[in-house]
Amino acid sequence: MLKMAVDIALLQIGHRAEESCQDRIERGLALLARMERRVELAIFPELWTVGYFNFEEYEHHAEPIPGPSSRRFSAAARDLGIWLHAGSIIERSSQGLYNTSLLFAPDGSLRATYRKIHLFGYDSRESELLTPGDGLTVIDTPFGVLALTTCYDMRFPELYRQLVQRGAEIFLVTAAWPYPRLEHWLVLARARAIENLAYMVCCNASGRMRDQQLLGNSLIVDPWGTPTARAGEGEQILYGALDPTHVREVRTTFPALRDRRL
Ligand SMILES: NC(=O)CCC(=O)C(=O)O
Repeated sequence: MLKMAVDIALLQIGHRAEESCQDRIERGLALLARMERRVELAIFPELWTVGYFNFEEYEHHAEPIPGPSSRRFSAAARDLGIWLHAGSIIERSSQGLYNTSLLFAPDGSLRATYRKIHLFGYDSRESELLTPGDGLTVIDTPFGVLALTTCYDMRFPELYRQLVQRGAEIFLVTAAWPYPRLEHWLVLARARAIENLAYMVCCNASGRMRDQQLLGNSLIVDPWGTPTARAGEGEQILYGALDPTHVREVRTTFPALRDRRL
């Protein structure tokens, strides 16, 4: 039976240059543990522990899964009894380094991973240093079918359409999106929601990293394309709610997905 309302939190962590990766993890998890509202699902930004634009640090902080960070996130999910999208980490595997997102169930088990498919090469060394993923991640949960995507993926509508064909109803997007592309971020989040009649839950990072200013503005967009919650630019926890039955209602009353010509 699908839940009617799910309270969620987007942890828009601010990057601080003086903070170590380990201290950032502990600070982020302390914020999570001390949240003023009880939520069932929380999500962190892309590569928030190492810092997306800290390309020189990728190799040093790469780790296998399971590894030290994933074990720490698993314990946090279990202690709080929540679904936890821990953002992404640099995963070390025998095939190379990946930008890999991790989703934990409330018992602490790792329920899904997603290796970012579209690596960013503009003002970024990500595509030079990492290997692109080649698998789609769709997970059945008590609040509907979730799909994981990462930041730059938002520019590739065909990925989202493939995820919808596999049942996706709620997209969890972890991101490290900088200025000056605020309008792209906002419009793409709404476009992916509208064309797929699905929720977009987009958690961005904030703060300054090297010469890049992250733009925050994490947001939740409902399946009609209406933003229901939006953060400012700085560090904050954005609270919101999802109504999983709303996706099914909108897809029934406005059945555009039925008219696809594949
Ligand atoms: N972390 C990223 O993938 C950045 C994507 C981005 O900034 C864009 O404009 O696209």
